[in-house]
Amino acid sequence: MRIALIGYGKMGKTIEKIAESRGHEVVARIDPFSGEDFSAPGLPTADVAIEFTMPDAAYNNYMECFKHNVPVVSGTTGWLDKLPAIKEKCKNEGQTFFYASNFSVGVNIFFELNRHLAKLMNTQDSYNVEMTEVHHTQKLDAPSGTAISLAEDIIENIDRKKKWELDQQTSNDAIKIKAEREGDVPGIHTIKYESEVDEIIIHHSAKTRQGFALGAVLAAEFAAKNKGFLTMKDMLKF
Ligand SMILES: NC(=O)C1=CN([C@@H]2O[C@H](COP(=O)(O)OP(=O)(O)OC[C@H]3O[C@@H](n4cnc5c(N)ncnc54)[C@H](O)[C@@H]3O)[C@@H](O)[C@H]2O)C=CC1
Ligand SMILES: O=C(O)C1=N[C@H](C(=O)O)C[C@H](O)C1
Repeated sequence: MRIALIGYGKMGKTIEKIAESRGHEVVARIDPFSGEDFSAPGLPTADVAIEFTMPDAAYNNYMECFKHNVPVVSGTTGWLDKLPAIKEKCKNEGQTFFYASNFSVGVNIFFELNRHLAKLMNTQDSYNVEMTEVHHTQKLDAPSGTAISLAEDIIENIDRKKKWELDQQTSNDAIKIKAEREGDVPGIHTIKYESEVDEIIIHHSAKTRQGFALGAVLAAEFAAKNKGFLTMKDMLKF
């Protein structure tokens, strides 16, 4: 498979190694720091583009790929206000777009555990729930995209929770998400339910960025063979 990388930072470089080890060819590395822009000759010839850049750049990058009808796999967080427009382009213009706030298979198993625990907690009013996410100090967005996905799944399954708040809980219907920035931490997410008598904690800790990168390459292989708006649920068949 011919892959265009959009964003050649920590994730782009890790993805390149894994993609090549799986027999794929990287035909473009589009990044202000790599010297290639959207005029790169490899982009229109790519089977798929993998985009990991930054919140403000992501949507425009997708549009540049769609000009060439190149399917896009993106893990960039912090731009989801524009998600409806992307879904529309998949539906009406035949584009392909695979998005995950977290491509790690382990985190997607954790998402399932979170949903199941939230369903059990729906009738257990004595428990409050809060979350902590820890990431490296270069991270631009807070809370993490993964923490937002986890909170949205709790809100969908626990009637007494209606919203999340960053670093505070101002009302009983809110979930506090504490965001900590520390060293080069790849990503830690902890969910704690607490009552007067006990605590239940579930926790996922990424040891390296390899899990995110492998998931993104698997998603690229899936996006090259499937059309429309795609998610990890489609790929992992949970
Ligand atoms: N969904 C997931 O599984 C994961 C998502 N992420 C997200 O991916 C994004 C990138 O993460 P990292 O690689 O760690 O960041 P990074 O800062 O190491 O790399 C980002 C790269 O994007 C480049 N860039 C900025 N604007 C650009 C543009 N318009 N076109 C092309 N390249 C551009 C930068 O020069 C930089 O090299 C973040 O939003 C992060 O939250 C990170 C890890 C996993
Ligand atoms: O910026 C990161 O590094 C990460 N971002 C994603 C997020 O915001 O959830 C995924 C992972 O936690 C690493």
